[in-house]
Amino acid sequence: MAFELLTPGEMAEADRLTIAVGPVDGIGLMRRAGGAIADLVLARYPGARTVHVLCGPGNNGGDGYVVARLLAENGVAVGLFATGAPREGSDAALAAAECPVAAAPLAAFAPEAGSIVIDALFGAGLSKPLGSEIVQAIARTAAVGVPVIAVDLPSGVSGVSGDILGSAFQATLTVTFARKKPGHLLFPGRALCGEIVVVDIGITDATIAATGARCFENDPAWWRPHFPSPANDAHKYSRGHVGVFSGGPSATGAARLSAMAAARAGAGAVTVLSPGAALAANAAHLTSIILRRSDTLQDTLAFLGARKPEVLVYGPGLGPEPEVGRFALELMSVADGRFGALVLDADGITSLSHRRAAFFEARKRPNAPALVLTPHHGEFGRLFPEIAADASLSKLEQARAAARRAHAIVIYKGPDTVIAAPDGRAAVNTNGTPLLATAGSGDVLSGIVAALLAQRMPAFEAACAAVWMHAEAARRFGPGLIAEDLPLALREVVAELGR
Ligand SMILES: NC(=O)C1=CN([C@@H]2O[C@H](COP(=O)(O)OP(=O)(O)OC[C@H]3O[C@@H](n4cnc5c(N)ncnc54)[C@H](OP(=O)(O)O)[C@@H]3O)[C@@H](O)[C@H]2O)[C@@H](O)CC1
Ligand SMILES: Nc1ncnc2c1ncn2[C@@H]1O[C@H](COP(=O)(O)OP(=O)(O)O)[C@@H](O)[C@H]1O
Ligand SMILES: [K+]
Repeated sequence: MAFELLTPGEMAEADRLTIAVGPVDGIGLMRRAGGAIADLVLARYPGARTVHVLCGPGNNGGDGYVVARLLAENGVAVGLFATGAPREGSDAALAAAECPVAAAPLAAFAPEAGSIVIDALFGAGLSKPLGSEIVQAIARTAAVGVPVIAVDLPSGVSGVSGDILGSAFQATLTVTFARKKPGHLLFPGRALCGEIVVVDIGITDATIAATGARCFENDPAWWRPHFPSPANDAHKYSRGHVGVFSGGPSATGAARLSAMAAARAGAGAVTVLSPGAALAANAAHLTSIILRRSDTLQDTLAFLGARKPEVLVYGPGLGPEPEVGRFALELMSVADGRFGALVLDADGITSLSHRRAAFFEARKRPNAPALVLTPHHGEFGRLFPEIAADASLSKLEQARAAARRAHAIVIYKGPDTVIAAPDGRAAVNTNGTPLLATAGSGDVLSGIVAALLAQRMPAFEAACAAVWMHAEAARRFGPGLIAEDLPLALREVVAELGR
């Protein structure tokens, strides 16, 4: 599977293992990397008047010297600019020695219309904010607006977090090696990469596996084998039953969005658990969805005993009051096999921020239900303030830390939604669309997650699938999308996945 994301540390390990096994050595890998980039440049920019290659002091610069040599050998007019000579004895120094083009100082670099820029300043080794000489080179490039081809990463983008260290190139094309890195997929780095091409430089799948990488780009290819489809002898309850808690009379829509999404995502039965005061409002809008009164924990226990739902959704439209959090804790404490999993969303998360210690304690109990948390940025910060405040952690690492802390699957939502499991697995979603930035779309996501869990999809895979399906449905519906459209738009996506 080629969906692993390698941190720069894991990539360096893959590099080391590959060289240790042989036959290729460090300079051999560098020649392959530079060769792949030169081929792409020649194929994509056959009419480029001049190619300006900018080389840094490390191996990223080494790749640049290889590109410069190969382009010059192919008759391209190459201008080479370097921040300084590579370290003596390094692979980059070998590559520089093989390059027939003389390097000028970076200060002399002046991009011109019709040229293209190869950014080989920093890649995986970026360790501090860019200096002013490089910031100025980036500004000069942006001012002229020439295409930039980034080697491995646009210089200035952290491969670990996607953060910008001072400034960064806006690349047209980013060419990376073996696998993508988290910084290619996490914002703001993702927006600076342009098109991303991954080239094979001979690092094998077994070597990638040996690095222990546990992060993935979210893709149906690796969770589709777990995607549920109903057995021929299924009945509605065996397909999976989801219960969704509704808010009061003026806040019932969120639960219905979640419930409709659960039904469209394949739950055989969905029940909305409504306060008595909101029964009339819910009844006026529900047809195939079952409606049941639930004002107290006793009412809920009676429902659990009688109807044995697999999964409960708690949060959409409930309000942020502390008693909402108290009820969430009670639900977890009475679970004990009465239901399998809880999806905590929206106000279910916010309300628990008043009872964080009790919540984390409850999560340690052996009979606690499986839990999926679906916070957006604000909700994440309320439930996990220390993790959110730790600027040394990327969004990916924050989601993983939260998953470990809460013994839960965490879906940390946003343009680059991260899904993390307590065992360290994590995925970054890449089919998101700003069309999803519409009120109620998060409620729909909670229903999809619940439906897949209710159909016995393993929790991490279910969360990844739900996030992908949610975005895919939005893309297919297109502009004009409102949350009400999403459940029906799921139909086509479910049909294709279930085939
Ligand atoms: N792994 C593989 O399989 C393969 C890897 N390959 C290539 O190697 C690249 C990684 O190489 P790399 O480790 O040498 O790091 P790189 O990005 O060149 O930077 C390190 C140098 O920059 C310096 N430096 C850092 N930040 C700075 C700043 N802000 N301002 C100024 N200086 C700064 C840093 O200094 P230091 O932190 O040591 O003080 C060090 O001198 C990778 O991206 C890919 O292109 C390919 O050849 C194919 C095989
Ligand atoms: N710019 C964006 N690109 C991709 N996905 C987005 C973007 N903005 C929001 N989303 C997605 O839309 C959903 C919004 O959820 P949420 O903020 O909980 O909304 P609500 O509370 O209105 O239901 C999440 O799944 C989030 O990942
Ligand atoms: K670069």
